Amino acid sequence: KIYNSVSDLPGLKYDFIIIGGGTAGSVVANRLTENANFSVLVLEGGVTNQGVVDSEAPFLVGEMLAQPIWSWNYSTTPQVGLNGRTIPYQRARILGGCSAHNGMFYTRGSSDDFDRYAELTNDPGWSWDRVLPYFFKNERWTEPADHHDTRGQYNPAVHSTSGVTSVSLAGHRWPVAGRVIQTTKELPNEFPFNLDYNSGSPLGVGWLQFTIGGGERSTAATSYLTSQVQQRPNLHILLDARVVRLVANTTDDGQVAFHRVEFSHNQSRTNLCSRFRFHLIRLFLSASLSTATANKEIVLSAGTANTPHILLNSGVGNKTELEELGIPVLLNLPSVGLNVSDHSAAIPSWIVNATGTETIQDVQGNITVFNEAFAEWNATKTGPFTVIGVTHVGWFRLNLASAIFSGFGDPSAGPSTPHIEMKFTVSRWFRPKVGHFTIVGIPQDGGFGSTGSQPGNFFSINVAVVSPMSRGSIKLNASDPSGPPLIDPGLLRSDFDVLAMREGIKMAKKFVTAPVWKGYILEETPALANATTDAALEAFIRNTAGTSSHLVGSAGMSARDADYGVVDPDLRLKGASGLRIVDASVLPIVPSAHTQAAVYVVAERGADLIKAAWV
Ligand SMILES: Cc1cc2nc3c(=O)[nH]c(=O)nc-3n(C[C@H](O)[C@H](O)[C@H](O)COP(=O)(O)OP(=O)(O)OC[C@H]3O[C@@H](n4cnc5c(N)ncnc54)[C@H](O)[C@@H]3O)c2cc1C
Repeated sequence: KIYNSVSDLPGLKYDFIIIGGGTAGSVVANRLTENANFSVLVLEGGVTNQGVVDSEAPFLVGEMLAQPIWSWNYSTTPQVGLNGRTIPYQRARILGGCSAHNGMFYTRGSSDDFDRYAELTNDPGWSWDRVLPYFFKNERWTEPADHHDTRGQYNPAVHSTSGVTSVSLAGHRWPVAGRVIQTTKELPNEFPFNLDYNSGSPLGVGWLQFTIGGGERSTAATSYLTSQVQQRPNLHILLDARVVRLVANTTDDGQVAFHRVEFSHNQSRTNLCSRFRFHLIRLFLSASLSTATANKEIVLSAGTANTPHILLNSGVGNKTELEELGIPVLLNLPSVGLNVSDHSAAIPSWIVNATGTETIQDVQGNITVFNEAFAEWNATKTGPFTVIGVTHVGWFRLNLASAIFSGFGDPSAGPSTPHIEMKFTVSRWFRPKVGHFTIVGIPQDGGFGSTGSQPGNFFSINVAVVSPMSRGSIKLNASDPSGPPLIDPGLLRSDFDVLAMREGIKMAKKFVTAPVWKGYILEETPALANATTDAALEAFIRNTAGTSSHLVGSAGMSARDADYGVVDPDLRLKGASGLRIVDASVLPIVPSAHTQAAVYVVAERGADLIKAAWV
């Protein structure tokens, strides 16, 4: 059941309490309540996903991201690698979490990525071969909305039709798709075709796969928390319930045992705006918080930004720093909030000679076309509203003999792992309509791709560094520890990432030199055209790059005996009992892919680990 009021909850004692009904939390809620003997309470800080058309219609992702009511409205700290710029950092505040507002790319990463997790955790259970069944448990491959012939566009052998979250190829074809594929034939050495980048060997250019089914976005909430699942008597979900901290006992043998959570309800938007107020709240007002008790375990699934925020506010983190903030220390775990990684992205764009409805601008810029497309989607779930403006994705390795590796080494997970990702887009990325937001969910502080407000039709290649060297952190704001976390994704902090990005943009420029682009690509947008030297290209990158919103690692997994890390390979908080972390924060290094598929795997395996512990 979904509850909107804490007073309507039948009780506040459950076997399991899941903090965050997001991408991972929804999976764990579903899987644990398959056992009728387990009672589960989900405390979700956000609102319902019911009837949110901007989430349901893939084409409206930009509108979804532009609305503050579905977001925690976070920003980064000033980013050294971005010439000191601060940029918005999207985190969803809605049932289904970021899966309800993300770009819907379905990308698993390379087999090396997971084999490296297995090595880092000393647990073969995280290796590619062992997690593949969990990809299959999550994925339900479906026909695209237009039921086109998909032969030659994916490999059925590496997909599952019996999972939960719908995955499909695009249900509407942007004409530029033919040119992208033709480029793989005209420049096959640099840009080979890959039938299916989700096989564990992603290198090359492939048809993009999306978490979309029947023309609608498939989220963790729409797939794992269906109305049928919500009817399970052992599952209760409370919305607008913001967990403030975890409470623990210290057992006779000195172990910290978590068993309760404190949360505010219907006041998550309240800003605890000063440190003074924070201490007042800690000292005098905790009585106004509600408390729920977990008989078995608490599962923390609040995402990479909010999971460490809750841990730190509970006294789990670097002892010295917590003491400086006046937070009583429960557990000295210095790795909390450290070692986060993300994918920086920059976007070269070209003005193109397009006619008809070939680009996003053609649909958005013409109210009649826009309304017709929306009406078509409402009536039959077909047409441009079933897709976003990206047709293909390409993954590439840089030449290891290149000078850019000297002094750095290779940060990628192995030979099947890309350094660079390219997303081929029928648009100028920047959308004037929604201010600083972009079409596939990458919020920026304006001028992303530096096409400014120039009118016209565009083709863009979003270039991301997917094996980054840079690392960042999530910390508490010293003047307001319970306020928004200090999010430092460390974008382009390492010079390696800047050099890799520079190479990636040069590769993108090469891509559009294939004969098939002749007569279609008219010219580079001015900012790109002006970047004629390496130094100017670096300035273009630092002035315009942003994030892919793939933050991971703030509660990273490590081997049981490692003296760093936050959780063990079974996702249990190190040095404590009663608490597991199941979300993107446990991935110790960002995979060379968009992160939701990896999060689904963490959640499916995490749920199995929890169930196995309580049989
Ligand atoms: C704009 C954007 C675009 C992206 N595009 C893609 C893409 O195209 N493909 C892809 O694979 N990945 C994409 N990602 C990344 C991917 O969506 C995330 O990595 C993944 O969904 C994270 O899952 P999670 O469970 O860790 O966190 P979330 O899904 O964020 O879930 C956390 C949940 O916890 C709740 N919560 C937080 N704090 C509290 C609290 N104190 N109390 C109670 N509840 C709380 C939140 O409201 C949320 O529902 C994108 C991300 C963003 C933000």
